[in-house]
Amino acid sequence: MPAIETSGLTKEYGELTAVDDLDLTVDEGEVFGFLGPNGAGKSTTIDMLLDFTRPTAGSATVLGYDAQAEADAISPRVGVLPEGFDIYPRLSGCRHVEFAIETKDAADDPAEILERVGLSADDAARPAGDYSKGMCQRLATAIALVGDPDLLIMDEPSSGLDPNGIREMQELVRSEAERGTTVFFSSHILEHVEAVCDRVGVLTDGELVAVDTIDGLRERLGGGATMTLTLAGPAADVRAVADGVQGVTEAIASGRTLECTIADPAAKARLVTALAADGATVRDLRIEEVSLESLFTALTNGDADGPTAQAGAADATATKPEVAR
Ligand SMILES: Nc1ncnc2c1ncn2[C@@H]1O[C@H](COP(=O)(O)OP(=O)(O)OP(=O)(O)O)[C@@H](O)[C@H]1O
Repeated sequence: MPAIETSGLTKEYGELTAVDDLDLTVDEGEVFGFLGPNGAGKSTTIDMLLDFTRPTAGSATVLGYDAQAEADAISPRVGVLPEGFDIYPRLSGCRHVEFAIETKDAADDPAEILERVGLSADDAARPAGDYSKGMCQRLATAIALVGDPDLLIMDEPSSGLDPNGIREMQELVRSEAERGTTVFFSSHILEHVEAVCDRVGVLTDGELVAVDTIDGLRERLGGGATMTLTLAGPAADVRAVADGVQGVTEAIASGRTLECTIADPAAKARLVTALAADGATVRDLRIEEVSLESLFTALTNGDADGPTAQAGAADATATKPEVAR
């Protein structure tokens, strides 16, 4: 049973189609990144999944229940981190969580949940009005986790967070996923979901333009990566070997430098192995991935030729995290 399934889901506000004929499936146990620029229709989709707003057409199921007809069966099993979370400034963090436990009629231990989201006992005892933005996000997440939900829906959880806060949020998503929770994570910044999501769906002007892993998106757009190897001997001697590796689309030799265009992420290891098997010594290697920003721009601008024109602005890193958790 999928955690979320939508079929032709559509929401119109007068002349404006906020969500247009959305067919989307999120599997159970998956961390799914729901991406799109501001105004793409992400929050409207979430609102329809939670029956905060009714679709103009189409339908959705959440945890196997009809999002409209069986909303009452869904809400106790879903934790929601809303885009804007209002705190009660004078209430402590702990009291917020206790209140959520009472409201949901759950049996959670507030201290355990607060610890899970990284709020210390001292912080939990302080008025939430004194919290930083990052602490407020953690508190909101703690509230979303009350009742041990099967599905966690997070609407722009990284908005307003500094890089440290973003990393902590990603760790939290990862640890909740390890507990078996399905996570549906909306964001307008591809980089924020890259490290944690199994797959992403990209929404633009209400339409789903892609659903894939980030590596899959890179491949599909022909972006790939460039691998530059410095060899001990002349690169021309092994150029043909590199050219014959599956997933290497081009190999250019210049002195001791071999520059290879990689279309398939798995080809990187294959290339190094093939060169070593041919007796070449690799002294250094550098991988430049197509920048996520150019990838996202290409997708949301409907640029079928992909971001290759901007590949010069690639993130120069050989240690980019893989998409999988
Ligand atoms: N209640 C409403 N009445 C009229 N238009 C609306 C309403 N809610 C949303 N919209 C419009 O629908 C479109 C999609 O908005 P939505 O908030 O779903 O986008 P989003 O992808 O969540 O954007 P953001 O990242 O800025 O939150 C926007 O053009 C927005 O102005």
